[in-house]
This record gives sequence, structure tokens and C-alpha cells, in this order.
Amino acid sequence: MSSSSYEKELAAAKKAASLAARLCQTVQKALLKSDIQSKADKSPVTVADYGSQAIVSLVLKMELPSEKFSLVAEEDSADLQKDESQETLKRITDLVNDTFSSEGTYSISVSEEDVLAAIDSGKSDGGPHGRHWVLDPIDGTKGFVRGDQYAIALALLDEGRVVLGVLACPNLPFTSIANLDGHSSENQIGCLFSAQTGCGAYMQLLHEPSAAKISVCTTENPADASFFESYEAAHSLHDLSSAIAKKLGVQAPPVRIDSQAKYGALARGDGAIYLRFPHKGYREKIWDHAAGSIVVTEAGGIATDAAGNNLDFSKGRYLDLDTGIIVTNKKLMPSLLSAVQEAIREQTQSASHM
Ligand SMILES: Nc1ncnc2c1ncn2[C@@H]1O[C@H](COP(=O)(O)O)[C@@H](O)[C@H]1OP(=O)(O)O
Ligand SMILES: [Mg+2]
Ligand SMILES: [Mg+2]
Ligand SMILES: [Mg+2]
Repeated sequence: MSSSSYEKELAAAKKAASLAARLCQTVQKALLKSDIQSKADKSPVTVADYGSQAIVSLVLKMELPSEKFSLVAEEDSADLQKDESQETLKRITDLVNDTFSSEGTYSISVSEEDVLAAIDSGKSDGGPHGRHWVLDPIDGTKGFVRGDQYAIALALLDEGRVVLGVLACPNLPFTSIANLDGHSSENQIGCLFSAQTGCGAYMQLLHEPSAAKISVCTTENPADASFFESYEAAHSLHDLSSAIAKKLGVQAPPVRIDSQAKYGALARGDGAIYLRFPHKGYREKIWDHAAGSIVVTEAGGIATDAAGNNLDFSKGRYLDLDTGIIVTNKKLMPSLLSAVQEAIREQTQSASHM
């Protein structure tokens, strides 16, 4: 395996995610109720989701002009094309231009049409062949709106495998959040995680150049382990996680934070386990796990579904998986997997006896 083959792409991804993070930080600071639109699925979509997606798409194209560009991204411009969205589109375009000019690397000015086109270049279906960028422009929208954790998550698939990933987490403290529920009095806030296949995982302060290698917590003893889960109970079954933690012998209460910041925090050892069990019928999307999973695996961890299968990013926009996603270090995985399967069996049995 050539370890330097994605160097250029990784550098471009870090630039793109950092610049998108600037835009998101600007918006989160100024967040007003009127920034939230309702999408068909009722999830709040802000000007920042669109702005972030446009910036990442524009930066990747400028940085890698000779590469064929395919992007699988969460948002599309359908709602923005509507008459009532004129004002929103203008605000997004201004935000994108203000972000470019305040950062200073690119002296460009984009039009509303450029913004729509940049957003809609994210309509690729991905799949097992060729290279595809995978983007969640704001992961953890609920956290973003609340003023809590969120991430800009960008990864590259090559022949169906994740080969690099970047997670910008603008509100994540630079030092451990173990036992802090995502908050801290620390004044250094904002992390950029990055990983390239075969080369390890790194973290740096967002907007600062020097990166340090990170690794997962290697405890084998569940009593010393703490676990992450969604802040939102609607996103993951908290009861099931607590049953699993109890079976394993985990003592600490769950650390609940939004977004793929959980993968970043786990990759640097703030906690040892991440449990995610969406409600029945929810289908996981590749942009919600691609970047996070390579950051964790390059830091020495593993991410699988509840049956122990590796996550397969080659099937298109969705992940096709059994029941849930579990992430931990290699030593804890076997006992975690048994606890997960036992807890799921018991839950199914008790449901069938009701
Ligand atoms: N009902 C749901 N169940 C599970 N995940 C969801 C649900 N609705 C949205 N999500 C997505 O889950 C991810 C965040 O979950 P969490 O913060 O709990 O880890 C986000 O990608 C969010 O989308 P989005 O990117 O639009 O925020
Ligand atoms: Mg969303
Ligand atoms: Mg998401
Ligand atoms: Mg999102």
C-alpha cells in the first residue's frame, strides 16, 4: 500500500473543511430563529448547511482541478430554488463570499448560480467504483442549533473503501472532554481530525498548522471505560446502550454529545466506546460515518455494525447494516460485541412477550 498516494487530496480536504468551519462558526454565533427552515423530513436546515456544502465543493474543485469530481453530499438545492428562498440564497451567497474574502486564500467571488451548482454537485450516488468525496456539511444539526457540538465531515472513497477522512469540530475542546458532557472551561476550542489509510490519525487546533498523532484508549477493562452516545434520544436508543453498558460492567455514565465529534473524541482516547442504535426503520447514510470511521480506525479502533460486520461504504448513499453501530478498541471489541448481541436478544424477547 502506498502511504503517500492521497497526500494532495488530504491537504485539499483539510482546507475545505476548515474554511467551511469558519462559515459555520460565523453563523452559529449569529444564529437567529429565522435561519432555520423546515425541510420535508422536518430536520432543521440552516443557511450554514448549504453554505458549508457550497464551500467544500468549491474548494475541492479549485484545489484538485485535474481530478474527476464526484461528491456524495447530504444537501441539495431543491428547497433553495423556490421563490420564497430568494432571500436565503442571497444570504448564503454573501456568507460564502465573505468567508472566502476574510480568510484570504482565494480571491474569488461567486454568484447565486455558482452556489446552487456547487451544492448540486453533491448529487453523486457513490458506489464501489472510482473515487467519490463524501460530505456531511453540518453533522449534528440539532447540536449546531443548540450551540453545542457539530462537525463538518468529509471523506474520500476509492473503489468503495474510505481512504481519507477529515472531521472539523469547531466547538470541541482541544483537551479531553471525558466527564464533561462536551463542555469545558478550556479556552482552546476547535479541533481538526484527519486520517489517511495506513498513515495513522492526527489532530490539530482548527486553523493552526501543527498536527499531533492520536490514538484510542487501549483499556481492556470495561470498568475503566466510558461510552459516548447521541445527545438526542430520537437518534439512538439510550435504554439499549445503558443495558449494554451494565452488562459489560461500565461504571461511568454515558457522555452524550452530538455529531461525529464522538468519533473524534473516541479516536483521541476521551472515552473507549461509542454506541449508536437508531430507532427501527432509520437508514444510516454514508456521510454520517465515513470520515469518523477512518479517524477511529487509523487511531487504532474498530467500527462495526451490531453483528460485528465492517461498515461497507460501497453500496451507494446508504449504509446497509445490522441494527446499529458500535465503535471501540480492538481489545474491548469481543466482549462489547457479546454484550450488544445479548442485550439485543433480551430486548427482542421481552418485546415479543408484551
Ligand atoms: N431519527 C434519526 N435517527 C438517527 N440519526 C438521525 C436521525 N435524524 C437525523 N439523524 C442524523 O444523525 C446524525 C447526528 O446524530 P447524533 O448527533 O445523534 O450522533 C446526524 O447525521 C443527523 O443528521 P444531520 O446531519 O442532519 O444532523
Ligand atoms: Mg440533516
Ligand atoms: Mg449527519
Ligand atoms: Mg448534516
